[in-house]
Amino acid sequence: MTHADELKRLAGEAAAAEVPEGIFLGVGTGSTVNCFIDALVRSGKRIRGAVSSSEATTERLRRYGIPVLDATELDTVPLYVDGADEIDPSFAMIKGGGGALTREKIVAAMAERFVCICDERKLVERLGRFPLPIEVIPMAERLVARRLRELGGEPRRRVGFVTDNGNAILDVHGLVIDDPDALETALNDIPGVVTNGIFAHRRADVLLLATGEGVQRRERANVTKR
Ligand SMILES: O=C[C@H](O)[C@H](O)[C@H](O)COP(=O)(O)O
Repeated sequence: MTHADELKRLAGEAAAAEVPEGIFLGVGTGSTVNCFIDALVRSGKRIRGAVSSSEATTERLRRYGIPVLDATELDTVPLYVDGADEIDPSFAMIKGGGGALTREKIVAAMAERFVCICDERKLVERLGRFPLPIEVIPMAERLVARRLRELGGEPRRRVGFVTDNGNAILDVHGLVIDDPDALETALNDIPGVVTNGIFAHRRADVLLLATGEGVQRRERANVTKR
């Protein structure tokens, strides 16, 4: 197991310890979340059901016999656990490295509490080193790419990739993200953008940060939710 894998495993276990028995749980996507699902199963805790953020997560949950509900069956979930590609000190994030950003944003918005799990390399002072994923309706790809270049970004289409919703991903390099809230809104305003990977309107509430010295638990001070 590599050092990075070990940190993911630690973060997953710390998150599993935060899950109360018998709840409906929102479950994110990615390799860190996979470690969380595995740890949850190992813990023997039973949950009532999961709302999943991707086909990949649904498949893993079902393989373990965890019931997966459609998001339309519930108004809210008490807890959502997900990873991130970058997180800043205000707990705004970039997500979507695995292309699941739209469904992740929906389940995150349904959640009363968002626990983000990641390793220390993903904690950054300012978002934007990781190319920002944007899910785009295919017919708008050229239009959206032009608008992104006007904003100073360099969009690159994720080759050979289609989202669970049947759309394309543009990974945008070089954007300056000084104001994550404003940029999240501005990007979503471009016709054809389904959503973008900035999670500032709905930030994480808790960060479980896996480090070489163990897992740090940090709570976000002031709550800004939409
Ligand atoms: O679309 C994917 C998600 O936003 C993931 O949560 C994110 O990319 C982090 O994934 P990983 O835990 O594999 O680094």
